[in-house]
Amino acid sequence: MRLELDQVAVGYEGREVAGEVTLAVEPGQIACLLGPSGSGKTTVLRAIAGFEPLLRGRILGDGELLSGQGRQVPPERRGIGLVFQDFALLPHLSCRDNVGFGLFALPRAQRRQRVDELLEVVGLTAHAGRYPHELSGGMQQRVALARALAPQPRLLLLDEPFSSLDPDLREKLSLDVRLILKQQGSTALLVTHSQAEAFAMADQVGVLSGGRLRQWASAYELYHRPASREVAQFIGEKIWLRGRVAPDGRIATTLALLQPRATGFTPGQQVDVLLRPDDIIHDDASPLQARVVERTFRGSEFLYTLALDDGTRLLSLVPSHHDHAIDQKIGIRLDLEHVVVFGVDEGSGLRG
Ligand SMILES: Nc1ncnc2c1ncn2[C@@H]1O[C@H](COP(=O)(O)OP(=O)(O)OP(=O)(O)O)[C@@H](O)[C@H]1O
Repeated sequence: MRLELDQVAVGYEGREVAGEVTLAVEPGQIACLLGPSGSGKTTVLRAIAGFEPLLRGRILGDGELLSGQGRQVPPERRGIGLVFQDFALLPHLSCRDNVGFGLFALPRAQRRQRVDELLEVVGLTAHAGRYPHELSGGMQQRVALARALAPQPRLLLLDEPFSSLDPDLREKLSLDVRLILKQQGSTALLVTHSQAEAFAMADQVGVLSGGRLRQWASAYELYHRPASREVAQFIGEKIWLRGRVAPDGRIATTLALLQPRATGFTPGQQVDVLLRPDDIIHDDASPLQARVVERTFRGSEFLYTLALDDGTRLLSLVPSHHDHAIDQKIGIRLDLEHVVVFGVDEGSGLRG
């Protein structure tokens, strides 16, 4: 299904919780709404499912009006499947019967075939006869996914589907689920507050905060080209480096005169430059030295927090065979192909 939200506003008892939400999810695409708790993600998802009427705007599925302009197609007639955080499996039914639950309209043989197919897709054929309490959390969530996919929904909505699972399982399952959805050619919209989950799962991510969609883009774009300071603040590890625009458009910082020229700023203007840990490269040969203040071992890498002599803090991601102690000085250089710059006084961002 091609899902389209056009200037959607939704809320409770007339109080707007989310507004001006405009986005499109293309058929076969996996999209995600990412935002902090209370930002309105679930409310938007409920509106798409047909549980909440709109205050304004329209929701369309394959060009057909589902909500808005006085029309409200009931949830069961939207062809939308749902997967929630708490699995919501029927405890007295086996894994097989849970998956087949929504298929009562199919003839018996066809129903059996579809259930077998899906159990295989989610890797639970061997557990078909088990009951939910006999399955791990990850397995239960895979049953819930199979159940939602069984009637071949035109769109699948997933609300924090992995949040009750432990972090290792979460990461593995989000990759598995992505693979399954891609295999099935499903169109899906996921809601989460976890950036790792959004980035692992989705082709397209929308950052929602305060009930507004701040940016709708690929994970790569969000990370490297955040549309506003707010999005930049929410996405990824970073530090801000204060700078001043030089007469030729370059940016003078305590670290270096940054080569990329930022357009749209006036000489002399104060700006903040967004630096990611992967922009700061450890290089023994570099004359620029920084002191290790903190270090986090991540297996293949260290994330070092570094301090320059003037107190400026930096983050640097370094392969973990470069094992440096706290207070040790190490050489660094900047590797900036592009920089994201925001004026100090306003929220606008420009790329050099
Ligand atoms: N049934 C309801 N009646 C009234 N207000 C509600 C209802 N459900 C949610 N809200 C309010 O709407 C706002 C957005 O809630 P929503 O659940 O959509 O956010 P969310 O981003 O999904 O957050 P979370 O990740 O915590 O679920 C919150 O202020 C919440 O208190």
